[in-house]
Amino acid sequence: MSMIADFYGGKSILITGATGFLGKVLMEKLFRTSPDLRVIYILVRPKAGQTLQQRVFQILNSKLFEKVKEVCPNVHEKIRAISADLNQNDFAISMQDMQELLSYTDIIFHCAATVRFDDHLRHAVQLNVTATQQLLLMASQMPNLEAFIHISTAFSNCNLKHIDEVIYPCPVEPKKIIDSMEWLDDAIIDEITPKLIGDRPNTYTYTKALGEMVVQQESGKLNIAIIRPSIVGATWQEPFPGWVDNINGPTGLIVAAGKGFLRSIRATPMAVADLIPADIVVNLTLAVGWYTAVHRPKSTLIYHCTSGNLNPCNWGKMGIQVLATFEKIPLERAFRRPKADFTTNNVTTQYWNAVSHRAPAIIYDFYLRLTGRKPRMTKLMNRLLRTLSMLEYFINRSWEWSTYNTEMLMSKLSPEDQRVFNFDVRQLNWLEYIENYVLGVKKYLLKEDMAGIPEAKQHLKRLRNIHYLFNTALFLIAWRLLIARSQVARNVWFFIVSFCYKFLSYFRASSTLKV
Ligand SMILES: CCCCCCCCCCCCCCCCCCCCCCCCCC(=O)SCCNC(=O)CCNC(=O)[C@H](O)C(C)(C)COP(=O)(O)OP(=O)(O)OC[C@H]1O[C@@H](n2cnc3c(N)ncnc32)[C@H](O)[C@@H]1OP(=O)(O)O
Ligand SMILES: NC(=O)C1=CN([C@@H]2O[C@H](COP(=O)(O)OP(=O)(O)OC[C@H]3O[C@@H](n4cnc5c(N)ncnc54)[C@H](OP(=O)(O)O)[C@@H]3O)[C@@H](O)[C@H]2O)C=CC1
Repeated sequence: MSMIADFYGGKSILITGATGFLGKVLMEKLFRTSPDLRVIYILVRPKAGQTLQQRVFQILNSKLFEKVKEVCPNVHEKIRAISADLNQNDFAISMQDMQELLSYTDIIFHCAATVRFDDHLRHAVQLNVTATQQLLLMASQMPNLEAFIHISTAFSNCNLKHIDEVIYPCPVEPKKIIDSMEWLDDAIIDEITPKLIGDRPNTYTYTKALGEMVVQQESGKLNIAIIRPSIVGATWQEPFPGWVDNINGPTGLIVAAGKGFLRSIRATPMAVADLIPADIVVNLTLAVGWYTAVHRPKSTLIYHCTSGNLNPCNWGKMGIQVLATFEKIPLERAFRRPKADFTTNNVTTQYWNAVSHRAPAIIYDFYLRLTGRKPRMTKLMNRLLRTLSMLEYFINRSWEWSTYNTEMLMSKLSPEDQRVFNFDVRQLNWLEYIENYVLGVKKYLLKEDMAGIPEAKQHLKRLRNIHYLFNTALFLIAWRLLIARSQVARNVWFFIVSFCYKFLSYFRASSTLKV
């Protein structure tokens, strides 16, 4: 019997960010392993024209939840969506809902955040810092609360090379930042943002670091733990391999490479690619929830959920495996054949961006215009290049994260819990994982049918022929222009032609002699 699964039985659990990538995998695992839990409260906002109920319905009816329905047929009754917006005061939760949350919640998993790298500082502070502070305040009024688990990121201190499982202070107190966001106008915030974030690359990592400080400062008598995952990728094993449903992090680049938009990337092939599958993060999170509630550590423990120090893989190896998988399982209707090179300096990056990204987009848009359609490729390419420039920071550096607490926790689990809530990244085979990841992107994110693979391969063959034809035509045009302008080129051309003529004449003569 799993002690962890048993622990969550009968519990009322509050999850923020349950509609996000990680939140959904967390919810799925909880329902599957502890179907007898009392209720999961989720804080949801209406979005994209959908009501709360429609959003929950869509999640529960997705492929991800297929196994849950077998073990927990009444899952619809066990999920309670509460209308909330973390940007609002008291999260805009009704009095009645707030009362219910305060009275019943046993465990909180705080996953909600803005993960956009370039979010305006005011918004990033609101969601990643102020909302965390408000949630802690709520938590302190919950008489039954056993544990508060805060999901941060391993990159909250990415300005350091070696990162321990401790909270590093930021130069300006979070409270001062929160206060200043209330009265400073946008123009001033824009001006001071680079100074505040200092040597961090974006507002996301900065506000996640502030969020951790808030957790430390406001923890009071609460039982708190912080989890820091690195780059969360598709699921490794559970509920099935390769599940992913958004384009954040590497996923967007995998799509762009498979569709043939991404042809070169400024990255360091030997830099450690600290990817961590979503199900490993979720297993660790649930184990931490159990440990924090049952063993009540004296201080707030921080757990690094990273792969680099236990089972390292580098970007070069990953890129090769992504491309190798596209050979076997191509994406449909690719723009160009998947092929991406790593560039290592500014000059080659600019050159390949112009030749492999911008020029084909301009040519294609020209073709769309000629055929009476709306051009769109240049816009898409500009967006891709912007995204690449934001990710570059993370694919040209390596970090070391210590994992003492994570390893300590692993040693505390029973063999059964180590199996059911496996977060031992050493068991992961990267090549197999990447192949399943790419397959998952095709099936679950892009919703492409596997029956379409032969047609996709045919399409790639056609693209290859077009590519050869285009290159030959380009060469001939360039040569023709050169001949028209240069005596040397003309001489070379006549030499080649006369050489070929003599060669052919010789063969004709020798074959006539034989007869
Ligand atoms: C030698 C071998 C050769 C081999 C060659 C190899 C190559 C081969 C292949 C390569 C493979 C391997 C190497 C790869 C390296 C990976 C590096 C990863 C590093 C990650 C580090 C992460 C570290 C930190 C981890 C963390 O701790 S946190 C998590 C990470 N956080 C992020 O990853 C957010 C990033 N993104 C943004 O920050 C914003 O996206 C921004 C970028 C500002 C754009 O922003 P913008 O241009 O405004 O575009 P959007 O508006 O955002 O979106 C535009 C459109 O996409 C839509 N759309 C946006 N979202 C989503 C969503 N979810 N789901 C669905 N759709 C979405 C949206 O609807 C809109 O569609 P539309 O409405 O136009 O139809
Ligand atoms: N993905 C990754 O690579 C990594 C993620 N993390 C951390 O893990 C956590 C989860 O990330 P992930 O699942 O990838 O992110 P997602 O962007 O997929 O999910 C974010 C969640 O937060 C919710 N949310 C955002 N704004 C609000 C708001 N104003 N009110 C209510 N809810 C809101 C979103 O709701 P809605 O659906 O309505 O938008 C969504 O459920 C975050 O804390 C992130 O920092 C850490 C390391 C890596």
